[in-house]
Amino acid sequence: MIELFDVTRRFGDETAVDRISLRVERGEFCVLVGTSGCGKSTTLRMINRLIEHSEGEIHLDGQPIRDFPEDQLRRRIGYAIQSTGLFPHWTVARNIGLVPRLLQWSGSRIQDRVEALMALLGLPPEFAHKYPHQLSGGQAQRVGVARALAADPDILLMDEPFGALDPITRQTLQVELRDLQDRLDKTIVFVTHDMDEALALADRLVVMHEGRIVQQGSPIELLRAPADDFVASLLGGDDRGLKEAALVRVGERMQPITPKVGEAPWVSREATLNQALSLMLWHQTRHLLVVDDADAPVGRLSLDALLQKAHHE
Ligand SMILES: Nc1ncnc2c1ncn2[C@@H]1O[C@H](COP(=O)(O)OP(=O)(O)OP(=O)(O)O)[C@@H](O)[C@H]1O
Repeated sequence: MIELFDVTRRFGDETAVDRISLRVERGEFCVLVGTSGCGKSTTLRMINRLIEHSEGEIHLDGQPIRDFPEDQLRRRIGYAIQSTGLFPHWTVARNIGLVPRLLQWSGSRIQDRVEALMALLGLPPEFAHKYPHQLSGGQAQRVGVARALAADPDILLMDEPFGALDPITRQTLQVELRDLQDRLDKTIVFVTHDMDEALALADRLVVMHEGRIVQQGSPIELLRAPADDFVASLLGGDDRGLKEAALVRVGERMQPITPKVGEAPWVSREATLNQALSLMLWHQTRHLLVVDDADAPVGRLSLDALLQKAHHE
């Protein structure tokens, strides 16, 4: 668990972070969003002490972070950033093994760990001997995430780790990260400018403005009841209805009746409500056939059900 109590950071006369309080539970995915310069990266870096806080307290599992020896913080907190920060003259394997080496693990243990992480992140084994410049942006980002996970930290701090990637690779990595977090039960604090990414990943969404936290809660809570016009517009303004629909699966809203086979058009049970709405618009229909992974019909989704349910969950 990470707790910030009235934390402030000043740079000279400027207050970059202004008395923020935040609690991230173990296993929670917390996403910080806000306009440029509002203090997101500074907040993240204060948690692993890359930046010291000026005032207030930051605790890990109830203990002030200032009490932790540096190697313990390194082991417990992984850090991944947009530019990946990979060392250009080191191979992929050496880059991933950085923190375990600093922690003086044995050579064979480091090698096993590197191999396991490369498999976990879908990096082919032969990549171990490549150098960062021989990788695509998406592959380098995976190496950056693997390196952050290397010492099996319980906390991951991620600052725009998928920035500068094309939307398809980005979405793939988002799904993989969410899946990884579900399987490995990491506590994640993640900074992004991309609101769709934030809404898709967050258990807790934290909106910052001018160094302060203006609202926090689940994505649905914030979409439905933004604290003010700033939060509403940051979350998508009039697009909030579609953004909320993007968080709900067709399978949760369909009527599980046995539909007539051959009824078309169809939508996957795993698709989101905004995708279903898009298909209805595209095909100019008020009804979709819902199919499972094997394309077998399992239900029906009507426009009326979609509209009512989306707003009265
Ligand atoms: N090392 C530093 N020295 C002086 N000022 C700094 C330093 N680091 C950050 N700042 C200032 O603190 C404020 C918050 O910066 P921070 O990087 O935390 O914002 P951010 O929300 O992450 O921004 P962005 O989304 O653009 O990355 C900014 O006004 C920035 O100029």
